[in-house]
Amino acid sequence: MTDHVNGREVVLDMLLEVLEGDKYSHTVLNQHLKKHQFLEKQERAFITRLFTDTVKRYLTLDYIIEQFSTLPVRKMKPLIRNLLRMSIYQIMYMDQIPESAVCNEAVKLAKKRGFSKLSGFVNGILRNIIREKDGLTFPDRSKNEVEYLKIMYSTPEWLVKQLLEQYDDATAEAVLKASLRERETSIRCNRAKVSPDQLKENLIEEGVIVERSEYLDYAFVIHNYDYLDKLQSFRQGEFTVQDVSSMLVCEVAEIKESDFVIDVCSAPGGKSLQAAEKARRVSARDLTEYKINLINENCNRMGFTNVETLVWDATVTDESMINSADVVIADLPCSGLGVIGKKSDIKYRMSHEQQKELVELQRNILSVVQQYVKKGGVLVYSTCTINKEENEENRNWFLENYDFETESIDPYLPKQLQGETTQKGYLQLLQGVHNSDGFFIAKFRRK
Ligand SMILES: C[S@@+](CC[C@H](N)C(=O)[O-])C[C@H]1O[C@@H](n2cnc3c(N)ncnc32)[C@H](O)[C@@H]1O
Repeated sequence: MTDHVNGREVVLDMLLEVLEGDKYSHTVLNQHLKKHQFLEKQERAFITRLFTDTVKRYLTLDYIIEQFSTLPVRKMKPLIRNLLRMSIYQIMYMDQIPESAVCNEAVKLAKKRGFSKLSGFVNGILRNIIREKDGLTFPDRSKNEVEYLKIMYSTPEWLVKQLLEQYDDATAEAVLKASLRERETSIRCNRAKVSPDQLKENLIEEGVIVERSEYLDYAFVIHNYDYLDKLQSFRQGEFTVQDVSSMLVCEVAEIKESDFVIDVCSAPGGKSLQAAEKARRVSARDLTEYKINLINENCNRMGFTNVETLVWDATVTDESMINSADVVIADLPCSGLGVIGKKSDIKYRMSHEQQKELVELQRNILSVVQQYVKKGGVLVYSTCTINKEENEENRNWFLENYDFETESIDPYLPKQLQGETTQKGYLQLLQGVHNSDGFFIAKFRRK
């Protein structure tokens, strides 16, 4: 640790912002890493892991705390409960850190932040856990499967129940397990600038570890870099961060050189910029100026001139676009359950009520944007969730209500992903089952 910045204190502040406030974990992490860009790579990695994993596992950590405290976690001072959470995470899951150091640092931090009177309480709980951690007990699976999965995979009860209702037990558990795994950075090669092989070479030269995706030859997973802006290949627009699942949208859309594509919910521009590699013209829209600027920044970095950006609410019909698009991409707001491994606070904030509102919004947007598709043109509906109400059920609703038909998407998918549903024009990817995030894609063609 450096003299000036205490990594643990940085994490404590971040936890307070996310678990006690209303900020999103990935936003808070990006802000703090940017602020502490001068720190050693190793220390930034420590901050990243301690913060993201404490958030990811906080229900499990609270369950452990309550075995050693008569005061329920919810009644503790916010600073104290988050200090305990992050300290127990280090004791339970970070073997290389001496337990006594964790305890001493926690006591020092409690005092520094004005809780001298509670430093003995913190010390007592942590020392007891260190002593008894091998004998900890967890819920009995045979008595209560839901409670077991909730605590072991730190996932709210309603969500565990939904997964068990919608998928078989083994699949639900695989999804939950995958959501706790450390996530790598997935990238897409900008083939308008560089070939995938050349990009791989460039990254290796910059000291990055690169693995090609089993699904697409221009998708990679990268490790061993500090931050993206430090890489010349990133600054020069040779790649963008995007999960391979999301790249399949443009594959399935079958975009041609002469095509006009409208991407109705497009920020930060992943699919629009991929479409721009092939299409004549792309109209990339989103709700706010801030979001549109994100697309513009990415567009400039990656060097595209055929993308027009526009602030436009997708629930409002743009009369000028009716029957005009060869392809409409509707990558809509959703419950995000396919990316809870990357943005774990989603699993604590989402609710079934919100999912129902999202289904309404998705249907509302689809009913508007389907008008933009030319006769014979394509609409691709996608989400980064695994909730069937937002995915398969919306697909069925769309087919019942609009003059579109389905077709097999097998010609655009790798062999491993082809199956019964892809012949009917849709694909549900699941984290832990597939080698990607959870993601849904459905293709429709206007009759
Ligand atoms: C799943 S994200 C899109 C990701 C993007 N397609 C990509 O690949 O980078 C959904 C987007 O929908 C936008 N959005 C939400 N409601 C909207 C609306 N009514 N009209 C337009 N965009 C909206 C959000 O701002 C968000 O950027």
